[in-house]
Amino acid sequence: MHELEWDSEHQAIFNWLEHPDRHSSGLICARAGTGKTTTLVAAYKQLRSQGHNPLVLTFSNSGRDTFIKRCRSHYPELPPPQAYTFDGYALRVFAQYSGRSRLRPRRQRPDVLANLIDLAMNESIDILNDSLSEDEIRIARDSQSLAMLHQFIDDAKVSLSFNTPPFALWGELDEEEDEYDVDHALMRLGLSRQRYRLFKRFENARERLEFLAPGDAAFDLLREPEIIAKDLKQLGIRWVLVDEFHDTKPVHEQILRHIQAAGVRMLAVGDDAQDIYEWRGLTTFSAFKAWEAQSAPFGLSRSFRFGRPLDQIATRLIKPLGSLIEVRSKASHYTRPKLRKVTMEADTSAILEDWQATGRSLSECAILVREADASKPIEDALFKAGISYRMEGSRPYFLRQAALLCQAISYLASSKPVVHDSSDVDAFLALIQSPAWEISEEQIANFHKELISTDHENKPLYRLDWLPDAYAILKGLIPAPMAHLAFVRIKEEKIPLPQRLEELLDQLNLKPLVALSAPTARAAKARLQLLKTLIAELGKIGPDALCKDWLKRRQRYQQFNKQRVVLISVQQAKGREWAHVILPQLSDWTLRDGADSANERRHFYVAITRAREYLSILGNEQSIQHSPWLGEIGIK
Ligand SMILES: Nc1ncnc2c1ncn2[C@@H]1O[C@H](COP(=O)(O)OP(=O)(O)OP(=O)(O)O)[C@@H](O)[C@H]1O
Repeated sequence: MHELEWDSEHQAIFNWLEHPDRHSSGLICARAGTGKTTTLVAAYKQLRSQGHNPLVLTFSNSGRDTFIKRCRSHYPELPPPQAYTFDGYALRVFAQYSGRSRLRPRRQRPDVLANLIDLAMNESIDILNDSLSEDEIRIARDSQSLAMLHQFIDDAKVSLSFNTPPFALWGELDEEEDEYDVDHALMRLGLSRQRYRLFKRFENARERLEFLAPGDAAFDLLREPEIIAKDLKQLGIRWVLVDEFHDTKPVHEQILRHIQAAGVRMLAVGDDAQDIYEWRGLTTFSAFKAWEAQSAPFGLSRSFRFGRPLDQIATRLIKPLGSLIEVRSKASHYTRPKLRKVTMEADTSAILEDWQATGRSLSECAILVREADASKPIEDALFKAGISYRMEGSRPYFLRQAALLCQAISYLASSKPVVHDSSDVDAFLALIQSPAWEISEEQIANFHKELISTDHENKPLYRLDWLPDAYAILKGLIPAPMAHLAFVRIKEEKIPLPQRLEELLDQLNLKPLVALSAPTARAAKARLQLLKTLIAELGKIGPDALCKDWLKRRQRYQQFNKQRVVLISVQQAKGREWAHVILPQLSDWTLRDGADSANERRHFYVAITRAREYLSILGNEQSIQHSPWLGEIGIK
């Protein structure tokens, strides 16, 4: 671990911690790599030496882990910090004071949230009714309409996401360009344009509200604010340190207000250009704005992570967001981004081989993808080139839900279930969650218990011997006509396998299962696309060959190898850094001005600022042409 340098900006923060003025909170708003987390860790050390026991709150699990790791590496002598995500903190408080220690499943929303969502729906109904002409039928404001609306949103979300590939991005529908496709899609759904707009409005309202309570625990804590004060008093907490402040949502902000009301001071760090959660509808909320007036302002102006010219490029990139703070780095440091024109955008093997040839380790490199569910082409290219990789923040594609469903279908279609490894258990459990079976939550939980137990270290133990019975039970659960369709049909040779599989997808209701488990509409679309690709692959090479191929991939993936390149989504890469960052698949980015361009700028800013020494961007002729920002910001 290198020596840390402190300058006058840091000193101002440390002085304030020692002699806080009238402000009960301090805010550090600074750009990527300027040492926000590192400074917060140093603040933790200082407060400990002043006899305090600060509470550390973050937005994500990876944020919390990074804080703890940095603390351990810079100040090994200190006891581990009490660091939690907001949800984790809420759970701890509940466990301590009301005996509740588990998150309620998201599907069972707390009453308050469900009421809020219905309230927003009702408001949307009013807006729609007001905009209708005299002769159009108005929607009633009753529970039946609400239930219908929820169903309508879910159906339309799935249907639009899957059936209309021309929609490049959910929520980024270019009505002018896609005129024909929109009409076609709407016709299929039986919707008028006005209803489509209504749908978008409802969808937005619902997503925004759901996002206010991303985990039910933090939301529930707001209903019992007195236990926050009780907890802080019991632990003797006088300071709270907040990392990733730009990700703070209204529900978290309210928790911080309660913490403040209990007489606790706060130091928060964040970068308002890294707020990449706009897609959840939170366009108007900025934690910085909410706290600016009452807090002592601090800044950190130089990036310790990267150097020229990446700092200037990053500044040009975020300038249109209206922020005045520039990205600057130390003059001695050099980080040059390189745009590589390739024919295969997903193939990173040549770059990685060059990197290894210079004697550097693969583990110093990261491949960043725009959406985790779009990683398959990159994984395929790495597998083909025999390069080891580690997917961080999610599973490799052949272990994700869509692949597990395909795997289960393959086994169901064969006369004898083939037991390979533990992924078969996951495949079975993924499939029984389809609404087609009508298996109750309790039955699913029982299957789960039957198939997976835990050892003394809480590690999962898979019962493979039970699996053939599990598939037999599943076959038994299928209503007779469906059994015929599903399993007789799949073996029926007259109809081509791809067509039989397509039908099976519908009969087993798998598209909604995949789409509705995704956290966002954009992720739903990527997941459905993955399912579609895998089903096409299954149709082409057949169940046996596919299962064998995936088994090989699983075995290779599980072989322990320290020298592995990291494959990670931009969201998961926040707060992290690597010597060499590779952004393949330029076509997955929408680097031009349009409906959602501010959000895309923020994502791209987060992605490029993860690099310490090298940044490589892979694009083909077409995607480079479609990305005018690259030239504008100076990436060549
Ligand atoms: N005071 C310092 N002296 C030397 N190196 C530092 C200092 N502060 C940070 N660094 C180094 O700079 C890099 C970035 O630091 P850090 O992750 O804390 O920045 P950040 O502002 O939190 O980044 P991000 O916005 O991307 O989360 C790390 O490698 C860290 O070790």
